[in-house]
Amino acid sequence: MASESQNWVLMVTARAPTNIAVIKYWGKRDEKLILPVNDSISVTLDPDHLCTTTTVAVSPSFDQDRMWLNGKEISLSGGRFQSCLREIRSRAGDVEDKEKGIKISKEDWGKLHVHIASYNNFPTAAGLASSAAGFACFVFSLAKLMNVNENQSKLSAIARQGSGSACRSLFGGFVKWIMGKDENGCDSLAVQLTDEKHWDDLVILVAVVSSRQKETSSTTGMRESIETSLLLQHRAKVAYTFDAGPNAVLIARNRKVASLLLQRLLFYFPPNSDADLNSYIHGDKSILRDAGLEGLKDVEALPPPPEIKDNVPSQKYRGDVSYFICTRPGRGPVYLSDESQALLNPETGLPK
Ligand SMILES: Nc1ncnc2c1ncn2[C@@H]1O[C@H](COP(=O)(O)OP(=O)(O)OP(=O)(O)O)[C@@H](O)[C@H]1O
Ligand SMILES: C[C@@](O)(CCOP(=O)(O)OP(=O)(O)O)CC(=O)O
Repeated sequence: MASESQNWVLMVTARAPTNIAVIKYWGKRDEKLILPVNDSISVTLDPDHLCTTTTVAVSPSFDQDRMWLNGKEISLSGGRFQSCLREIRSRAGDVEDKEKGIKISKEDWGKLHVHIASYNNFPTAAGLASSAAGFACFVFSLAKLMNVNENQSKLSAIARQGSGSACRSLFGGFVKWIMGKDENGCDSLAVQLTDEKHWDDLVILVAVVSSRQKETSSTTGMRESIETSLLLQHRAKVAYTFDAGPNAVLIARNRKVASLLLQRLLFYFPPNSDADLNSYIHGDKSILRDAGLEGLKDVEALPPPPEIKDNVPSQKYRGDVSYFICTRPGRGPVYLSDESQALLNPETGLPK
């Protein structure tokens, strides 16, 4: 490690998207390597609305690997974090920052420790794919810091070992996770089917009923399905989908359909009277305008959907949905070069 002082800190910050599967991954054939029993296909969601930001740092002054998630220190000792760290470290390359006078050779990485700070701008472990964005960002940012020379699909196979669905968050647009056949998992990886521009007026509406931490994690849920369900291999999915939580995801083929859908959703699930419409709809609020909804007054004035016959009373479920997220297909992970977006202090390598 050629550098006079021990005080330098080298950092990388990245942002990665979540994804919502339309053909779900549910069930593993290998729990440790996280190998699925089927291929799956997902849409990457616009990171401007839902994303993870992660800063990774290395310094000779760090005496152990440490991580902070949403501002709280968490343990990195779990097998999933360790697998990703090991896989990335084993592929680390030489790194040189001439400006800072830092030179790290690939052999040095085994002795150096990292600090990682990550922030999800949406609820964690609530069924909104935080593990997908989280592990994709973890692997993507570490790969850059350690100058790992692998393509995005190869990185996806590493992120997969953090959380299965994370492999699909290495790409934007429409993504397939190929289950693969190999016992060691090297062919179980994600590929991009088409980018986010392919179907750019697709609208994805998430009805967040609860952002509380789920009682059953996806890992446990799919293990139970594998052990008990005879129907698992016959399942199908259509244009609405639930992940492993109570939050419904509705997919509209274009903005016109989305605005009609939003009118109906808001008719049946109006916000509490003390809420304001702006905080009830997160993400892309322009659909509100398309739907002719500028304020709560307009929501209250919505007529019953025309397809409801006059004599059927239309019950409302005020306050049952906490909020809606309106989003669209989005791009894959990116590096953030602006140091002001880093979550770690560039001098100390500790959370800002
Ligand atoms: N930003 C992050 N960086 C690294 N790991 C994260 C991050 N966010 C979440 N995780 C990991 O993912 C776990 C949550 O995963 P879990 O599958 O239970 O919920 P989810 O991904 O939000 O929901 P689902 O998979 O059903 O959509 C956390 O306990 C943590 O280990
Ligand atoms: C319902 C799902 O979102 C399940 C995602 O499960 P995870 O990827 O969170 O599970 P682990 O691999 O055990 O971490 C379906 C999907 O994303 O395909």
